Amino acid sequence: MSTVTWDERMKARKTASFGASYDYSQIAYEEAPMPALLDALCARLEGELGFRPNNCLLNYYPDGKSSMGFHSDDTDGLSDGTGVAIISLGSVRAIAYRNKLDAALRVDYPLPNGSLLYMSGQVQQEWVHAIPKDPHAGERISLTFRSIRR
Ligand SMILES: O=C(O)CCC(=O)C(=O)O
Ligand SMILES: [Fe+2]
Repeated sequence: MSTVTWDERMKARKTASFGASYDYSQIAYEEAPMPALLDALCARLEGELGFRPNNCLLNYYPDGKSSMGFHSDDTDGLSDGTGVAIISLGSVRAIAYRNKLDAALRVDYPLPNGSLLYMSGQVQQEWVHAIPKDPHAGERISLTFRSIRR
């Protein structure tokens, strides 16, 4: 929280991008060196997922009023066969999934401190996801890892 230079171009939340350049939510993030701490996580994720992410985008949610609306992540820019990995730090928040074909189908999962969630391309095709508001939540940072196709 204190060592990252947060990007405030987005209204809803602060972000920061490291590694390969990446166009996300209509904002272009330039290539930036991957800090050693995040690079070590990329190496561990390679062991878990079978590919090494080259970009990490951080989202900072100062409190439970900060949220992310339903969307699916763009998969076109990702390396073939790879998805998005999310490591959560801080206050537990739920991620909500809504099925694209049946909007009544909704599943919520808690994302505790230190947890890893992996979303395959198929998840993005079939579901939208969101971080709903939560009046009880404190601050949280999500580290979202991708392998951007160069
Ligand atoms: O903060 C989260 O866990 C969700 C992040 C997310 O969906 C995204 O960055 O596209
Ligand atoms: Fe997302």
